[in-house]
Amino acid sequence: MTTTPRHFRDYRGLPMPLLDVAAHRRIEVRDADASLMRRAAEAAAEWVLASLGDKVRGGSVLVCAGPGNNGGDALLCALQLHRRGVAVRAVVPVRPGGGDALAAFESARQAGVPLLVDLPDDATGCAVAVDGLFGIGLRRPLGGPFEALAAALSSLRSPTRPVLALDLPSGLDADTGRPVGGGPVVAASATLAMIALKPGLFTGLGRDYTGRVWLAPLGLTDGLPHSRATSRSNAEGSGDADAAGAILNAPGLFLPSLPARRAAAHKGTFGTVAIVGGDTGTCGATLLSARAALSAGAGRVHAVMLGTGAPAYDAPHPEIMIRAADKFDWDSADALSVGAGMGRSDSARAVLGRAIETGKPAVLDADALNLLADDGALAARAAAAGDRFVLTPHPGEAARLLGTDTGTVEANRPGALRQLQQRFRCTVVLKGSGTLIGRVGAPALLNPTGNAGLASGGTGDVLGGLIGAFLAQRLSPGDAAAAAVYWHGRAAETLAERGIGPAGLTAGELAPEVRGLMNQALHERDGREGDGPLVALADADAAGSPRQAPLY
Ligand SMILES: NC(=O)C1=CN([C@@H]2O[C@H](COP(=O)(O)OP(=O)(O)OC[C@H]3O[C@@H](n4cnc5c(N)ncnc54)[C@H](OP(=O)(O)O)[C@@H]3O)[C@@H](O)[C@H]2O)[C@@H](O)CC1
Ligand SMILES: [K+]
Repeated sequence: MTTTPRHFRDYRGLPMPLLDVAAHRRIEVRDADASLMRRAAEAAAEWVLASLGDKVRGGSVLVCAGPGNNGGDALLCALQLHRRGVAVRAVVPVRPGGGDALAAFESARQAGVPLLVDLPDDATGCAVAVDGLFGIGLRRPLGGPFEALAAALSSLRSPTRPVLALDLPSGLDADTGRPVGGGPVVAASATLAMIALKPGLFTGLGRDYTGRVWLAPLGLTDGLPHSRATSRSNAEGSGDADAAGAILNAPGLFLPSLPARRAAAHKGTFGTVAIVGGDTGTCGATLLSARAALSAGAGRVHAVMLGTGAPAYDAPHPEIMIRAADKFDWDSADALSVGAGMGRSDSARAVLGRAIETGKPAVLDADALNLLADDGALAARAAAAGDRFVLTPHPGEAARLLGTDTGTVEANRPGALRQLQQRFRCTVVLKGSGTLIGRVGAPALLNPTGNAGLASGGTGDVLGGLIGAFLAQRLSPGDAAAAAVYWHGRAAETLAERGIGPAGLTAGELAPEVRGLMNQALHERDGREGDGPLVALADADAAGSPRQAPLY
């Protein structure tokens, strides 16, 4: 289905609030009545009907319903489809215990919806399947008949037979994006989130199970994206009580901060960034990062090398000024990106200490993070240096910084982000599927862009260079991180759309793509260079049409 159904909101590219289970429960206490389940079911039925298209009469629908309100949504959806003449059957292994879910079960039964206890033998004959086993109320791993149904629903998913998950794929933790209790999760083709988007749909393993995510606000949340203003006021505690725990990262949040490319600009306007690393044998990482910084619009880029063996200049990009760390004039840089290819030697430790002392905005990445993890005194100096840093750990580096293991970080990514921010009091980018960006004084961002093409060597160095370039352009650490992470992921997507990835996407290909995306966004914001008024000249061309020419 490519068009947006009537009751749904197409939120893609917008900074939407992400509500955790506790926030959903607060809304439920405040606003829920039986009509809410009916509206949820209406939205689901609308999705199914749009998906069936011209198969509405011939195709059958299989709905799987659990014992709670997620199952209630599914049963009312089945009832609505039944009333519209669709051949629908509902598998209900356990009769709902009470409340709205039991009322939904009774309504479906009385209306004559075929209700089955087990999956029918001809399940593969359905045109669309609906996963209404569990939503935000799942507390233990799927077991017994639900485990078997989850497996069956996952195997029904095919390019021609969509499986729609109601609210979220059953088995997924709505807050963390992890399987509840390590149990099975339904692999859906699409997920229809009710009321609000949930963080678990976009982080952890969530994106592997959700398929495309749709949103039905059900008239409860306005469904409106967060503006920069509301996201800041909520962080200060004056916003709505149901303010988002996190917000979906989107250009509207950071684009206003990017400097305009005015005709009178000079290279100083866009800042100087120093990419610091380059131990002997690992200068490539530093150059990769420096090239990314160039592509992201920094006015000047230094590559500062600690070791020996660096080339005198970077042949494809002689614009990059390569410097030895012991001779580098730190005052010449507006921002730093420290860590790419830096190693963990004593001189690397000393250079990191010097970078912290400069007082410049800085990305601390890769080996800089490992040095912080190894050296408590250095970490304390970084934490005391204020909020001008951006830390960019992947889950392994985050685990080392927190003195735990990667599994623990991945089991609760938002929790790990909070701990890192409490310790370092600065912007933290926790990389991974659904990168999280913890900002200072503003809600965390969850990044929706990116794909498996980013799982290759050097992509982190590119990200570090991009953030450094945006810091040099005077973006705040939070905005610099948001811009870099968003376009880094979006570049992987647009490259993959052209067949350049996800398999075989190389890190170096990301930077020119980011440049294209950024310029497109700037053109949309500011107009294209040369878009100024055309002045009609008095003379006419040979055909007698007035000729137009630009003023300059
Ligand atoms: N929030 C809202 O305002 C709105 C919510 N809506 C919908 O409701 C959904 C939330 O409904 P929900 O709270 O009833 O939870 P749900 O996910 O159906 O499961 C709970 C039931 O399952 C049971 N159970 C749990 N684990 C189990 C297991 N492993 N194996 C077996 N049983 C297990 C649990 O029993 P218990 O744990 O208490 O023993 C309880 O009976 C939400 O996702 C959305 O779809 C919409 O209608 C719109 C408005
Ligand atoms: K579900």
